[in-house]
Amino acid sequence: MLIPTLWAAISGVLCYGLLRLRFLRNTQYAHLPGPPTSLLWGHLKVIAQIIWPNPAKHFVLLDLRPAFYPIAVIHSHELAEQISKATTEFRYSVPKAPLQEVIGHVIGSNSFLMSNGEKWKHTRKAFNVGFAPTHLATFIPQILEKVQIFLQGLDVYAESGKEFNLGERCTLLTFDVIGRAILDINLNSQGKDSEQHEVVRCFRELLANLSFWPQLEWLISPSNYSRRMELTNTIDTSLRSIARDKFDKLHSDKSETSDRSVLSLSLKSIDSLDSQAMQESIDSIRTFLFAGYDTTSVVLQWAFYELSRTPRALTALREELDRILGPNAEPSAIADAILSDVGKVNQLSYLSAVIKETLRLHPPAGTSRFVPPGTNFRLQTNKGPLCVDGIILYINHFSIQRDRTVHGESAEAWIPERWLESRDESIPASSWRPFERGPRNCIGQELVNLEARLVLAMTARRYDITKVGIGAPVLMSDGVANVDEWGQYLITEPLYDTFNMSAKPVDGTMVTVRYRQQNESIGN
Ligand code: HEM
Repeated sequence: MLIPTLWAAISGVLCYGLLRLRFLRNTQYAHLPGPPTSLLWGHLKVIAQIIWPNPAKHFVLLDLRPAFYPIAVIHSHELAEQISKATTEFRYSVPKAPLQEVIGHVIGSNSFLMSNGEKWKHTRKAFNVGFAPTHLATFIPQILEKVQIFLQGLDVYAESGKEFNLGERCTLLTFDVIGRAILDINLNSQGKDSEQHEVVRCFRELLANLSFWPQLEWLISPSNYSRRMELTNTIDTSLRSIARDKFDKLHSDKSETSDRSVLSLSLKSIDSLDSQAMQESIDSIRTFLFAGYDTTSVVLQWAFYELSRTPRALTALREELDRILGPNAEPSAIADAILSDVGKVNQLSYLSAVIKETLRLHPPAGTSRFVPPGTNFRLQTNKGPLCVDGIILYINHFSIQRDRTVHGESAEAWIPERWLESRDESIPASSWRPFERGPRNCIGQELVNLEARLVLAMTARRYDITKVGIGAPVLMSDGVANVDEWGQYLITEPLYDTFNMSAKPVDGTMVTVRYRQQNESIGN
């Protein structure tokens, strides 16, 4: 009797399981466009094809259950705009996806990068003022100092002629700039390893060894787990003492502080630095370090690379710099020209176009949002409204910004001129979204723009940079390189991105530099 009953029970559970699986795979999201799904694997086996841009499909569902939530990959700027703007259902745009498990151990559980609703609004408001362009402009002298240290590093390679990892130099520079703007301290990232601030050393080690399964790391790799805990504790202790120090100075009657850092401005509005306020401050700083250092470095690397293989653009940029900052291209002369009138930085329209085009073709980040089940939120598509409840919406900047219906035949080419005044009117604003749009857009975008402008203004006339290895120009027997139809040197094989929290050139951008040879390029 027992055995037949057991069999009946097992068969019942199996039948229920099968029906449930069929519902989840074939019925629940049948109204959403996606490739054929496997009953067992969902779309796990076809992720790569789906994430890759597909101009014919603006919205593609990826069923990753049970490994993860179902994800819709958004390839259309019109759909992306519906997700990122404020609506009556979602005052601050569609909420952030629950990725706490993936990056929470790096940025902290109170990070406003992940939070939603009024909690997010409160923190964002406290930091907005520190990232306003007029406030950031007051950091120009400190940023220029850091750029000059960057140039000293490049000078060493210009003199030795050795190949080096440009990405590494850019990343250390961006750490230094964040240290100045966010904390008003010298992180000394570009100094010798032993002289770097411990926050830099620990943060870099933490990011270099990120675990795929942070929740299970204690089980899978106990030694990595305990090292991660050690690093996180050291970072926390260090940031805690920085925050405490700043708070005490700000709130002591006696001392007048000249500290204008983003952190100090946010601490001004706090009466008591209790444990909750302290943890929120620390998590915010960790968030700025995480969100800012790598992304900005990637933009610099790609801008240097694209300029190095587009002689027309490099000449145009150099002419603009001569015209607006004066013909003397010595770093100290450029710094003096900028400091005597910081408004000149905003007059560099070709340089702006270089940065904008770099961010279009090589966006380092993206965004994932989540529509809570039961909300009945619908995306308006050309096939009618689609309910996307319970689904993560991944806005794919890479494919959106290479949309052929917007940029035509030149969508895959790097052409800064498309952003010059007379030409960019036909480009819909929502098709360029490297910093995302709407209330949850990137708080650090003005810092990125300022830093990238200062770095490129100081370097573009000083060096000729040549890519080596992947993405190097093809040299003919006479040492000359030919250009393609878009005016870019033909290359051995395309330089491509790898992904580790952000998209970045796969080889760290290996290059050689030499001091600029007047009137000479590989092409003539
Ligand atoms: C090229 C450089 C950068 C790019 C491409 C970039 C891109 C983005 C994107 C796409 C978002 C929106 C994410 C989402 O909606 O989920 C974002 C948010 C954010 N970014 Fe950036 N970012 C850059 C640099 C920075 C810098 C330098 C900082 C600060 C030092 C920063 C701090 C943040 C923060 C705190 C948020 C969350 C804002 C909020 O939710 O209110 N980012 N960034």
